[in-house]
Amino acid sequence: MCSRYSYSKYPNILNSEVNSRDTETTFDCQVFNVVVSSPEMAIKIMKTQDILSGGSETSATVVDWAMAEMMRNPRVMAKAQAEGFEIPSKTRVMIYAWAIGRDPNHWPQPEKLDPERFVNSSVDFTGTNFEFIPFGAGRRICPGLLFAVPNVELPLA
Ligand code: HEM
Repeated sequence: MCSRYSYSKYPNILNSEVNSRDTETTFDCQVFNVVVSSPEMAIKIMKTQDILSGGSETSATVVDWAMAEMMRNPRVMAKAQAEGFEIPSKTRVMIYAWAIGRDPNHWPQPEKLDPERFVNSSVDFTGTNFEFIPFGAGRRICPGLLFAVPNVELPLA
């Protein structure tokens, strides 16, 4: 939605409780996404900064909570809109899944064929890890996923 943004604008959230290795801002606005290591931290940031926070293991839940809070608290939504991030009705929003899957902030050496990057990683392609969404995510996720995966897996094996 919003462009990538540096933490420098929000130095107060760069504290020891936020693991810098895991941090990433993606929304250039007061309502933006911060990847943090725990739901507790996400909630803490959300409360103090009026921002939307999520994490690689916490995204689904925390983003839901944050969205609920935005709907409950119009001031947060108004702030985002005042900063120019209102998305007018009927706007076509394209999610650039190819680029997301090659974002060097999430994928070291993104162009390298490196299956081991998934060893001990909780990231998979079923639409719950938004850094990797080859089948999309959410309501319009590819319904052929369960058919497609074995049909790739078997020939590959
Ligand atoms: C490796 C194989 C496949 C990949 C990578 C893939 C990927 C995708 C992606 C990215 C979307 C868009 C999801 C979104 O809008 O969020 C999609 C939608 C869709 N896919 Fe697949 N797909 C694959 C195989 C299949 C197969 C085998 C079928 C059917 C047997 C299928 C049926 C569909 C349908 C019907 C939609 C539209 C869903 C909707 O708009 O509600 N796909 N797929």
